[in-house]
Amino acid sequence: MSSVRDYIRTIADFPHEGIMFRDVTTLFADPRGFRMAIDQLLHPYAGTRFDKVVGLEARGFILGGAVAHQLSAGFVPVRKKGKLPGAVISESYTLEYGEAVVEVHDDAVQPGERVLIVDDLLATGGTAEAGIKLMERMGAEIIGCAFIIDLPDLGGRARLEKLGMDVHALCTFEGD
Ligand SMILES: O=P(O)(O)OC[C@H]1O[C@H](OP(=O)(O)OP(=O)(O)O)[C@H](O)[C@@H]1O
Ligand SMILES: Nc1ncnc2[nH]cnc12
Repeated sequence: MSSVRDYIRTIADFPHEGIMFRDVTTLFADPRGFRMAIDQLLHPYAGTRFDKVVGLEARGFILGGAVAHQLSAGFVPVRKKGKLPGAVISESYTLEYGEAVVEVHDDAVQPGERVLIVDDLLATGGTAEAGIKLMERMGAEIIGCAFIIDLPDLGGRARLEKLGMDVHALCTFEGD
């Protein structure tokens, strides 16, 4: 297998009929695939300084931790509602298949800190936009948003670019 995309498995009709689920566990489980994914996520940011990497639950945590380590940055989890023990700020959003609320500790990022937002997949962009709004409310400077997969048919990249975001994705799946 020569590209990150080759390691991603597609499972039809999960979690609902009609959804083509792009499963990154097969990418994460392969030593060469996982290393390739982390290296390629970092590629555009060589020489760029970050204070924090912000990972979006749950698959964004796996990537975000490895990326933060490589960047010598801190890691900040954006979690689904009710999981964080301290004082939080919240944002609600809609998904390709559902609705949710995400939260971040209100002291996790300081005004002016330079952050990279990381997740496995960009679909409608609702999850990422919620993360962006949380970071903007905290006064962070969002340097970029990095994903393994972009599903262009669902419009997430356009949505984030309209918000002024720099979007980096390693591969796309479209038309099915
Ligand atoms: O661009 P969007 O339409 O918002 O969709 C993308 C989000 O959906 C998936 O997470 P999910 O909400 O399934 O949660 P999980 O990672 O906890 O399984 C994926 O990991 C992204 O976070
Ligand atoms: N098609 C999809 N595959 C995997 N995760 C997703 N999150 C939203 N849409 C998804």
